[in-house]
Amino acid sequence: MSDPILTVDALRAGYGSGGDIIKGAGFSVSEGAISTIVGPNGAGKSTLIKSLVGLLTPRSGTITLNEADVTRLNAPAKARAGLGYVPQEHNVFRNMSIGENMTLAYEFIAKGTKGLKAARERVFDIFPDLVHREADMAGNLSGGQRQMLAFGCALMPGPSLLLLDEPSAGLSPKYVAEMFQAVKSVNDAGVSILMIEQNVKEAMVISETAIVLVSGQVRAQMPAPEFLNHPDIHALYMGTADVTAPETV
Ligand SMILES: Nc1ncnc2c1ncn2[C@@H]1O[C@H](COP(=O)(O)OP(=O)(O)OP(=O)(O)O)[C@@H](O)[C@H]1O
Repeated sequence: MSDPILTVDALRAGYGSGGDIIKGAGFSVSEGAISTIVGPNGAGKSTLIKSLVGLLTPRSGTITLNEADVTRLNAPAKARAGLGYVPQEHNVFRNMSIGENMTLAYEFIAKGTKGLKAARERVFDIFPDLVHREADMAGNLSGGQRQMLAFGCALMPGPSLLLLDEPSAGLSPKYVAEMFQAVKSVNDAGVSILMIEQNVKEAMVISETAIVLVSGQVRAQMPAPEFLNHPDIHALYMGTADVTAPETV
């Protein structure tokens, strides 16, 4: 098993003056792996991702990325440290072309155009379908193609770890398989992945690791096949199975 690219320890986070939503979460993501966070509605999955990418400042705990403490960095600084993020919604500018979306994504993080050409080539290698549509408006793409563009934009600055918040949300079933294939292509290109997914079984097929989040805490971390073959997967998912402590894989 590879070294962790991301280690989260005793993380607490919440909104404004409200109580903690993330209540001491701890887990790790292996370098080169696809890891998937699952858990019931309201468990805090999106809040966890927001606190990892710097949209929400953690109240305590630590986030270590590539052996550096990034806990208190803001979102652009975390992106420069190698963390890419694809939000669930509003993840491309629909009134801009594919090429313009990619350039903007690069320039926002890299602060300039040096390296832009190489970044575009790297992304087009992963998503060849986007090459000939570069001038097309993002708003005219299918849901699946738009999701690929969102991945492509997040890849422009060259992240080492990509965080995806429910990439299959809102996609019609015929595009879901295509989207998971796109996640796999990104991973095959050497980018580690941490995603939230409600399409649990499909996500586990391409994942190495399952991370079960319930009530703001990680109840289990285990190899994806073990999760899929668990005799009471529903209880495991809901956090009521007999798993006493996270099992680090
Ligand atoms: N901006 C916000 N301000 C205050 N509370 C929020 C905010 N966003 C989410 N919450 C609360 O945080 C809790 C966890 O929500 P979150 O969206 O992180 O869970 P989730 O596991 O991603 O849920 P789902 O699977 O339904 O998307 C919920 O009680 C929610 O109401």
